[in-house]
Amino acid sequence: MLKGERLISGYGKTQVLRSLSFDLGAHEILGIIGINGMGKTTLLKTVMGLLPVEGGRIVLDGDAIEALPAYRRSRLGFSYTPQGGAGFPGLTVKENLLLAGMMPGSGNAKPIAEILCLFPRLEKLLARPSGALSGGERQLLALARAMVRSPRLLLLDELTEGIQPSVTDEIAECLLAIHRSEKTAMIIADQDLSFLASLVGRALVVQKGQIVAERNPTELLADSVFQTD
Ligand SMILES: Nc1ncnc2c1ncn2[C@@H]1O[C@H](COP(=O)(O)OP(=O)(O)OP(=O)(O)O)[C@@H](O)[C@H]1O
Repeated sequence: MLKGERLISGYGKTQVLRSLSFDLGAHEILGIIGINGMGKTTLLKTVMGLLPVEGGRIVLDGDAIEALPAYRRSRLGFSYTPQGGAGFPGLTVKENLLLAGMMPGSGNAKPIAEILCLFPRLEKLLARPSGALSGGERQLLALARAMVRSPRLLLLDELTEGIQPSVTDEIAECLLAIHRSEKTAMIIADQDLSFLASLVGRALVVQKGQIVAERNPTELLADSVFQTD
């Protein structure tokens, strides 16, 4: 479905991705692992179109899309959930969900009732300002906002950072439920290897802006190199 071919990208003169290549199958959940600063976030932002491609190609179903700006990729069904989640802290959970459905290119936004089936925990929190949510609840809201637009590709950055294990399990269950019901493809960068092992068929190891290895779930569980705690 999606290929990155010899991607070069970064921040001005700072080159981070150095001829990085990957491929993502239709409906695949792919993990991205690597120690801090190796380029995981940079890869997700480059795929989303938030950083310019300086070299190489991004190919979606045979079409080169690396020149498309982020809003065009969003219309193609790409959705990026940044580290720490996003949203408007002064607005309630319900308002944040409604707003996600009003974004340009949202197409047929899912009704809130449908979103709550995927994220039942948010039901009791609808009236709460999102700035008053816990870290885990905020991540669930960020995912829920992304799902309003029924994306075909979710790009998820460090969803579990600073989240307690029970909530991490809940996030993993939500992602599996989404995958079962909507077949959404996902690229998930995360340092929690058990979380990833419960979701992905394989994970790519990023080192100094390149893919240097691949791990299956069993290998992920045995690997301690990329754990931060
Ligand atoms: N806005 C920026 N300007 C310049 N350099 C940056 C910028 N953002 C990140 N970098 C650098 O790019 C490199 C890769 O960063 P990136 O955030 O992609 O790594 P990461 O693998 O996601 O790390 P982490 O696990 O800590 O989130 C790092 O050396 C980082 O310092």
